[in-house]
Amino acid sequence: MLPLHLSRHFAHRCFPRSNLLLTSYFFSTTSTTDDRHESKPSQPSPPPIQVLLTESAGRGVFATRTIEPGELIHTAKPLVSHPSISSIDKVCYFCLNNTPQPSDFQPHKVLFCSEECREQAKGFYEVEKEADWSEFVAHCRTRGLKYPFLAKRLACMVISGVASADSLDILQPARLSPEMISQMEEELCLLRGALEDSGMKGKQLTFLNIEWYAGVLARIRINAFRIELAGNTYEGLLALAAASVESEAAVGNAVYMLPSFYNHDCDPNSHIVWVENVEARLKALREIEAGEELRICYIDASMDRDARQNLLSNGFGFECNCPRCMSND
Ligand SMILES: C[S@@+](CC[C@H](N)C(=O)[O-])C[C@H]1O[C@@H](n2cnc3c(N)ncnc32)[C@H](O)[C@@H]1O
Repeated sequence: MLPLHLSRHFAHRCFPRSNLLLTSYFFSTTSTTDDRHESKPSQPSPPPIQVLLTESAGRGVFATRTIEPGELIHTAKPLVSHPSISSIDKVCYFCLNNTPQPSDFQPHKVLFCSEECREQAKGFYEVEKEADWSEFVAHCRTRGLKYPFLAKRLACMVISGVASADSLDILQPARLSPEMISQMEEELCLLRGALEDSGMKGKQLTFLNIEWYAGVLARIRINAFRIELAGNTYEGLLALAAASVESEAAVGNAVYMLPSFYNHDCDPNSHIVWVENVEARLKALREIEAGEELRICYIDASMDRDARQNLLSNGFGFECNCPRCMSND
């Protein structure tokens, strides 16, 4: 499939600033040179990818050079993330790293794995900790909803000024049914109520209306990743394996910028992994030629064709026409 050139309109919408800024702001770069030569600090090289229009799947990510099997293509920090409810008392509230509880840990408190994370979390936590979230949490918990927590965190980031209200607008939204929107109205009412009761002024909450909330949720539905940590030590792996037997394996959910542009394939050439925290690592599963599109698998690829098609259609709203599906595998 040949990438199409971006139209001027599209380029303006997607890349309001230069590609250089996109590279440095939206994802961490990786270096293929040896960083261990301390005498000569090496500049990280830009990731070997670019975002272009595909013929039939919107935007996609394409290789700008040959990528080796197993190569770390790039890493990415989330735009917004949140621990799963079952992991709140086990992982860092900012980076989702598994974090032991201190001896004086109290229920309803949150954990931070380092001073750095505590400092970075101020961007939302200063706002969040002033409000009583019990009704909002109970509402989401009883309905098994996880994405409203991402919207809540983004709202707190917007209020404290570390994120702009339109920060997810660039991502593809899901189509929402009227039933979904009325469910969202209930959540929004609880979210706004908690913030208003904490003393937030109407002016600070002007952005927080149903258009904003539904727009954010529509983008989260298509673009959020469920985060399962792989662990980087043998002991860590055992602890994670035990945790996944005992409870939900996902430590949380997150939305990223660049990883959101990767399209799906049931036999992907790349994948996304999380080692010890929410930082995403995009890796090549096999050799990828320059100009080839990089695709990840959104679902469990071991399912049969019909099950995969159903899941992709219901969850992401598209009919998969990857080579594996086309060959009825
Ligand atoms: C996470 S986004 C991927 C980036 C998206 N193409 C864009 O322009 O932002 C997922 C959406 O991309 C499209 N997509 C991804 N993989 C596809 C595929 N194999 N076939 C058709 N559409 C696909 C679908 O519209 C899907 O809902």
